[in-house]
Parts: sequence; structure tokens; C-alpha cells
Amino acid sequence: MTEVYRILTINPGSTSTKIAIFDNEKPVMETTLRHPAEEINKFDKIFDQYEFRKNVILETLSENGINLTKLSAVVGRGGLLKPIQGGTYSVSDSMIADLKAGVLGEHASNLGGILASEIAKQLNIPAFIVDPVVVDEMDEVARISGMPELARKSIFHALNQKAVARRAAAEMGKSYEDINVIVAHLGGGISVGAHKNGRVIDVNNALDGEGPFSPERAGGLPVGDLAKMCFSGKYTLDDIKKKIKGQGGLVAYLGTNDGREVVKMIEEGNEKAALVYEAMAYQVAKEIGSCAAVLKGKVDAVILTGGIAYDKQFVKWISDRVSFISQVIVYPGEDEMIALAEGGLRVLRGEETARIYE
Ligand SMILES: Nc1ncnc2c1ncn2[C@@H]1O[C@H](COP(=O)(O)OP(=O)(O)OP(=O)(O)O)[C@@H](O)[C@H]1O
Ligand SMILES: CCCC(=O)O
Repeated sequence: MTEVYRILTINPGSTSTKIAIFDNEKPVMETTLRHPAEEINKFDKIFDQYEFRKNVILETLSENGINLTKLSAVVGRGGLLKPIQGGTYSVSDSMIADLKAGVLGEHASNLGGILASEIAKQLNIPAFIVDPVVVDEMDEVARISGMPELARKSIFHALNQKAVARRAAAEMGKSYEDINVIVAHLGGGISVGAHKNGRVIDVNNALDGEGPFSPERAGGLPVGDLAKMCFSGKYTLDDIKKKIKGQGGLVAYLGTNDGREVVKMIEEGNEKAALVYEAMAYQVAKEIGSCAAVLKGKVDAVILTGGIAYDKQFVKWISDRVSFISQVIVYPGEDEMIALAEGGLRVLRGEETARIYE
């Protein structure tokens, strides 16, 4: 009889914590715990939210009759650690220290490993993270920015990008390591990655001013004008950072980060909304085109995923510009919870050895 592993997965986002229980690959419970702004904004730093989120998770599991002692492992979404290779990592003391300190910055996913570790420790079971946002498999040639002081960084939706790439490979009857794909994750942030035989060899830094603009991020900018703005005396560093991340993109042009709101504006005849929304699709298509060049045109599929991939018009704008490259596969939403469980399962089943974060 096959052994059944029960896994708790934890995916902290800026306004919610998603949790799920899987028996092997089978979902037993899945829920999104929403954290209203008035509750979450009380905390100064991301790490200050730890106790609050942990209590909400434990209360919810208890209300759902989940017996924690039956768990085999806890898997959290990994955060802004030092750059690492993709895969499943054991949560270690040095990882916890870096997540707490926010070595590469503050991000809700920094809490994933910390929460997983704390819950697992009480139960004497392993804690893992899988494909954190800092997965860095970029080719050396991709790191050169044009200004030696500023190396390009790999920060993107690694967990979902790799999960959907594996799913596409399985549907093609191949393994992830056998294919080349371009994945565009279309969420609150947008990342477009060139996956070559199981490695993401180039991708835009989705957190910090590279690639297409997104619902709440500015993406790549005309840098000379940006430098002038920075020294105009009108803005603080914090103001500029917010314009790049949080209050850029659709928020800056249209006052909302909700793609569905924008669709409604367009249906009501708002021409500015139509132009800006199409521009976002145009920039995604352009980024896909550059990834096709990175992969020397050998592309098995272009994959569109994330929340905005639910919008057929947005998908059509992109497909019309990129379908000459390869087939376009659309996986709306994200596969992150199952991807976390699968990462843990690969280690528990001995198919993969958990990596160590140095
Ligand atoms: N049917 C739809 N039409 C247009 N936009 C949509 C639709 N459904 C969801 N979205 C948009 O998708 C975006 C959120 O996507 P997603 O849930 O993948 O992002 P997130 O998890 O909040 O952030 P990220 O993916 O960057 O971590 C929002 O702008 C949301 O309004
Ligand atoms: C860049 C990775 C995740 C996010 O959009 O916040």
C-alpha cells in the first residue's frame, strides 16, 4: 500500500495567508485567511505579524477539526533570502535568521519558512520551503546590466512559474528538464521567465523596476528621467520606492490594482483605461519576445498564468503578438499550494534530497 503523507502548506501574501492540507497530492482542506488592512497595518515590520498569523492559522486548523499530530511535514512559501537554486529546502536556523532580518528586503513570503518551522518544531516533523522568490538560475551573461555597480537580480514568481512549467511538460508527455518554455505570471506583479531545460536562465526582477508594468508596479522605466525625478527635491526615497512598487502601474494610471475593475471601466467606455490596459499586455508580449531570443527561438510553449490570465481579451492581446513563437497555453490563477505540497512530497518520498541553505 502506498504511504500517505499529510502536508500542511502555508503561503503568506500581503493581505492574506493561504493554508491547505494535502494527503499526498489530494487536497483535504484549503482556505484563504484574509487580513483586513486595519488588522495588518498595525504591524510595523513583516516579522511583527508572525504571532498574529500563526494564531489565525492554528485557530482555523482547529476549527476545521485538523489533528496536527497526524501531519508529516509543514511546507511554507520561501521569501527574500540570498539568491539560491530552485528546489525544496529544509528550514534551518541560518534561513530563519535571514528571513527575520529580511536580508534582501521585506516581503510577506518571508513569514512562510518561519511559520512552517515554528509549527513543525512543536510536532517534531520536518519544515521545508519550495522555490522561493529569490530562485536564481540566471546565466552569467544575463546578470550584466550595463552599469557595473548594478547587477541584474532574479526575483520572480518562481514557485508558480516552475509549477506551471512542470504541468505543461507533463501534458506534453515530457519532463520539465526536456523542454524550453516562456512563462508569464500575470499577477499583482508580473514576471516573464525563459525556462531552458529546467532552469530559469533569464527573468525580469518583478519586484524592482524591470520588465512589464503590472497592476501595482512600474516595471522598466526611462532611467534618465527617473534620475531627474529623484533629485528634483519633490520626492523622498520612500516616495520613489512606492511609485516603483505598490503605487505604480495600473494603480498610478487608473487608481486601482484590480484587473476586473479595469475591465469594467473599459466596458463603460473609458478610453484611457483601454489604452493603459492594452499597453500592459503589449509590454508583456515584448518581454516574451525577448525571452524567445534568449532561447534562440527554440520554444516548446508560451505559458500565461496568474490572475489576469482569466481575462480573455488580455490573453488575446498577448497571443496575437506572440503566437508566431510557439503554442500559447493558458493556466489562469496559480498552482502555488499544490506546488508547495509536491515539493515536500518529493523529499518525503526520497525522490529529491532537501537542499541546505548556506
Ligand atoms: N477575470 C479577471 N480579469 C481581469 N483581471 C483579473 C481577473 N481575475 C483576477 N484578476 C486580477 O489578477 C490580479 C491578481 O492576480 P494574482 O492573484 O495572481 O496576484 P497576487 O497573488 O495578488 O499577486 P502576485 O501574483 O504578484 O503574487 C489582480 O489585478 C486581479 O484583479
Ligand atoms: C516577485 C515575486 C512575488 C511578488 O509579486 O510579490
